Amino acid sequence: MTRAELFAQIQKKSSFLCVGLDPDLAKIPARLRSEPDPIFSFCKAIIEETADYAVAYKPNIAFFEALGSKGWETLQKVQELIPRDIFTIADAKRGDIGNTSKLYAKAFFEQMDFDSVTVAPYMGEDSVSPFLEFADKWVVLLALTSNAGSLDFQLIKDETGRPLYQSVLEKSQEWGTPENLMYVVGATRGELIGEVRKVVPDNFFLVPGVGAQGGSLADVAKYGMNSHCGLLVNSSRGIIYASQGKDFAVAARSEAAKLQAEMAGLLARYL
Ligand SMILES: O=C(O)c1cc(=O)[nH]c(=O)n1[C@@H]1O[C@H](COP(=O)(O)O)[C@@H](O)[C@H]1O
Repeated sequence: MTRAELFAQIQKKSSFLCVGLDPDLAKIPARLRSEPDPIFSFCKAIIEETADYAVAYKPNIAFFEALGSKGWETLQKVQELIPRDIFTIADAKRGDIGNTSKLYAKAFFEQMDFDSVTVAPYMGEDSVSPFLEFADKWVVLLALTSNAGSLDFQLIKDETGRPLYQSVLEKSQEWGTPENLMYVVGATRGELIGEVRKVVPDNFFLVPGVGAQGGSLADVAKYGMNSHCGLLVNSSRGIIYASQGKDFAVAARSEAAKLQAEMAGLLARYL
């Protein structure tokens, strides 16, 4: 998918919502567990109920690969089920020496047909570039993550006072363009989203951390939105486990609708 197509979708739906698919067998409604592929049934119901409000879906690969080869089959079926005009993110946090990264890219872009994959920047250019060689496919590069451990490395300053995440942003601008490179910027780092935006004015951000992790959607939009929105805000547990009862899919729809309504207001205000 191109950036123009993604922006068109955002405008059409008045939404920059990414629904995170983190399906945990222990948390899905009990009645689904007797189905032949409970995780698929769960994701299918969530996608059907939230597709009106979502511009992206982000299956977290861990929740599928933990189930072994069957989990990979389920992941592929889920990817194929997502409507083609909705952006897809394989949240796999890959990155390795070049020839290995190339095969990771083939797995997610050719074997499966995801629009993007999350990639860790730690191993540098040759670990990221192979993912950028596929037309209309994207790298979503970890920059400033939402977790407590982000403090361990990402905010360490160099001798000029520049934090590591900023070096990642600046260096990676040499590898990709706003047409194929997004950054993960956690919603829990509200005060820093504006700093990230100053360094990379045009790139999209994937912003996890609203909902269960407590980040503020209003702050994300205030500090992070640019002239083509530039934001995909993810919520996983806050949507997919809005209810663990029979009404789980309807409850997910209602949570997604609430977020979309707030997003419509923010788009009207800042775009
Ligand atoms: O790359 C990610 O998606 C990611 C980066 C990050 O900094 N923080 C983060 O929570 N995530 C992912 O985003 C999702 C957040 O889930 P919830 O906290 O349930 O909304 C999970 O799939 C995480 O793995």
